[in-house]
Amino acid sequence: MQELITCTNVVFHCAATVRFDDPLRHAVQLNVTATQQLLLMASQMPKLEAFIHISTAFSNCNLKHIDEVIYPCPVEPKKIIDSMEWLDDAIIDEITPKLIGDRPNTYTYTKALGEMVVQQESGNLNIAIIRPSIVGATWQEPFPGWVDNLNGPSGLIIAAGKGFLRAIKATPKAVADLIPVDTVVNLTLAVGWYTAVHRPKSTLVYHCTSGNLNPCNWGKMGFQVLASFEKIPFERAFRRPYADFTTNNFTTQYWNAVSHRAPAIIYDFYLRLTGRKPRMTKLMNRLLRTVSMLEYFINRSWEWSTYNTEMLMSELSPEDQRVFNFDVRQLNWLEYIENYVLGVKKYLLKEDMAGIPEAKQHLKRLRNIHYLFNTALFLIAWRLLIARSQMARNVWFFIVNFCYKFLSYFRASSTLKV
Ligand SMILES: CCCCCCCCCCCCCCCCCC(=O)SCCNC(=O)CCNC(=O)[C@H](O)C(C)(C)COP(=O)(O)OP(=O)(O)OC[C@H]1O[C@@H](n2cnc3c(N)ncnc32)[C@H](O)[C@@H]1OP(=O)(O)O
Ligand SMILES: NC(=O)C1=CN([C@@H]2O[C@H](COP(=O)(O)OP(=O)(O)OC[C@H]3O[C@@H](n4cnc5c(N)ncnc54)[C@H](OP(=O)(O)O)[C@@H]3O)[C@@H](O)[C@H]2O)C=CC1
Repeated sequence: MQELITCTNVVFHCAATVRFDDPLRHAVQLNVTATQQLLLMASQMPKLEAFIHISTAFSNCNLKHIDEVIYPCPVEPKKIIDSMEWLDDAIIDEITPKLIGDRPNTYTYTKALGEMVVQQESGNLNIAIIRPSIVGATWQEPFPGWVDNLNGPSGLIIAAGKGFLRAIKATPKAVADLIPVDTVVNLTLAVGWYTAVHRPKSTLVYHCTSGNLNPCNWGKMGFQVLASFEKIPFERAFRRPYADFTTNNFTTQYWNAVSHRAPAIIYDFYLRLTGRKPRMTKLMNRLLRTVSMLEYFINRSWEWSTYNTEMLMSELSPEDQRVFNFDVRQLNWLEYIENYVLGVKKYLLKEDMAGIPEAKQHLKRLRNIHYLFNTALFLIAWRLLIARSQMARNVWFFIVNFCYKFLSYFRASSTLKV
């Protein structure tokens, strides 16, 4: 502690809980109280030039248009911190929905409170706030596609590539505001420099987003992710990668039953028959729970203004603009997503690229099983229908008769030609 206090020049405060479903008490401790304590510690650092706080672009996701300003929360952070001291867990759970109001989870709420703490307790510190949107794999550095956790889209890319996730409630036209992690790091370093050297009079907020400069929507992103699986398939997929985007609750429930729960039940039945422990239903329920928590973010669009971020870009020398590149206008989404899928395969799943031909073979086998299963299902349904309905029988006789006549005509005309 003493060493940190005497030697630190710049603080980058990134630590946080990023779980959407964290109990409020824990989220407040990590995202609000810890920020307050770190500010207190920073105020004792004689050599400190800048304090850079990492928030999220979704801290004010209850608004549609978000400016680079700190918005007030209805309840003062200090009051929330105090109440967490004496309220018991049951009461906190009960009041949580009322406190978070129109935000979707405790994460976004406590990140907003964290920003207010930064504003209120900054004292004489030289502070800036960075708000990244959905952080994804690297764009360029240290190499394209590097990723090390399942947050944001990465977990869903695995679920789709392995064939577990087959449909998702998502609005294809909604903006997919992804931002590569190296872009966030470059901006953060540049903000550290600007804040320390130029010492702006007030706390500046920087949006690290892609939507208003180089928009890509979920439809295009989903399509490109699926296209990338053709080239870079994952090993031992459960089913062939495929994903339907639906926007309505009824079809979501339908696809969850037909494409997610039913195959999981059938597979567990097969595992039981072969003397193994069933696990697919549990895994599927967990996946559907995760998807339901992410749905809020893939069915809405937000507009983030980026005046401060653009101003910062213009303040950098051409050489620094190149080294600390955070200009997302240069990002090619198709290339980025393909590298992202490759990175997920390599760095998260730890799969060998030499296994790609075998993975492709496996997908072909799954395709054949799929066709076989559908044909068998159709024939059984048709057989049952014919046994029960006169109309189905008539249609069947009509089709058979028609095919027979067509074949006879074809045979007769080819005999005439000879
Ligand atoms: C064609 C398809 C196209 C696909 C592309 C579409 C992509 C859409 C992506 C939308 C992303 C929207 C994100 C919005 C981010 C807002 C920005 C921020 O600041 S947010 C800051 C960023 N914060 C976040 O993104 C946090 C989101 N995550 C959470 O809050 C929690 O994981 C949870 C509450 C969702 C589930 O809790 P719980 O049930 O207790 O489960 P556990 O945590 O214990 O994990 C269980 C298992 O699931 C694994 N896994 C983990 N994450 C994901 C994932 N995203 N996904 C899948 N899987 C995931 C995990 O590894 C584990 O595996 P195993 O060890 O059992 O083998
Ligand atoms: N991922 C995203 O899409 C986005 C993330 N952000 C923000 O970026 C920052 C980093 O998030 P991300 O990298 O995704 O999340 P991670 O969970 O990967 O990183 C969080 C970091 O916080 C540290 N941490 C957590 N609890 C404590 C604690 N009690 N004491 C000390 N350190 C702790 C963790 O340390 P350890 O590894 O030791 O557990 C970890 O290094 C967060 O502030 C988040 O809000 C903002 C927008 C989007």
